[in-house]
Amino acid sequence: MAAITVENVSKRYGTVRALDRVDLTVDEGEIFGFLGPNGAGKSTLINVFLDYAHPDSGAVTIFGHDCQENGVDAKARMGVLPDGYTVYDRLTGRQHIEYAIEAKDADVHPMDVLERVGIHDAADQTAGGYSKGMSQRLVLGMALVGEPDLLVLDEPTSGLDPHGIKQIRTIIREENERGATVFFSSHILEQVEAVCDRVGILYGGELVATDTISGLRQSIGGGTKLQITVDRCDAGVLERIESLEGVEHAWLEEADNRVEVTCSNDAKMDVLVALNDAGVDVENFQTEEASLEEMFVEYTDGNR
Ligand SMILES: Nc1ncnc2c1ncn2[C@@H]1O[C@H](COP(=O)(O)OP(=O)(O)OP(=O)(O)O)[C@@H](O)[C@H]1O
Repeated sequence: MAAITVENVSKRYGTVRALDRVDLTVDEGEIFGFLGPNGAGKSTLINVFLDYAHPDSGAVTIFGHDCQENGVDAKARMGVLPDGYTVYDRLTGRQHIEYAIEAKDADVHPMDVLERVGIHDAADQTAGGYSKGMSQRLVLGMALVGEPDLLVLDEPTSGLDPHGIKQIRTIIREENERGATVFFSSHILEQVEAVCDRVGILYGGELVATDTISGLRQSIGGGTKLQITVDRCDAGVLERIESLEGVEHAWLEEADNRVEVTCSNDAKMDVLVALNDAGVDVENFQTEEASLEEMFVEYTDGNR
């Protein structure tokens, strides 16, 4: 069963189109990265999951339950770290977790949860004195209580230091290993790349791409760049390479005697074979993959 289905969802705020006919399915057990620049509409979609925002058209289901028609069941198996989370200034960290345990009727020790999110030392301090990162860890801890089947994390690393970011990654992987589906939004590409099975790129309210990271690399063309130092090369050889399936462009950096080729991952070997067949000696060979950052720019910079 799909963990999340989003069907043709649109949402406007006045003249702003926050979501524009978004279609998306996230399968059970996936770690799905929801990427987009500031203002793309990421939080709006998460707000629709939570029924904090009502779509103008379309529907969203969580494990088959309609988020607007049956929000209680839709949210029952969900743990959420929302964008505009709040903590209760006068309650301690431990009391927050105890509250979540009671609300979800869960069987876990509050200190184990606080330790997992790295704020056990501050368990008995009131949350009013917590830093932004500590508050965020606390709300994440509350989301983890009760082993939710779906974890929805809106920019979970935004207030965290590098150590905290690493901890979040570990938690995401652990949660996924115990069977949870994870949906997390971010504009920080490398974090998404580090843990996600699939990503969706949202831009101006539109879902402009959904794929695995390697699939996205391939679909923008030049997914892989080869740099091949050769003993010699001429226009005929370059033409031959460019005629290969999966090759986008081949050119010679004359000063370094280096052939550069943008191609799909599958075409790499064919390029080397073609050089060999043309009697060209390969002296050195390097592969450079398009970074997610480059892909992101490609998809969100007006090229689509
Ligand atoms: N309650 C609201 N009232 C009016 N406009 C809103 C509201 N919520 C969101 N918007 C607008 O909708 C658009 C999408 O906002 P949203 O917060 O969903 O983007 P986001 O991708 O989560 O951005 P960020 O990464 O900055 O959090 C923005 O133009 C925003 O100003």
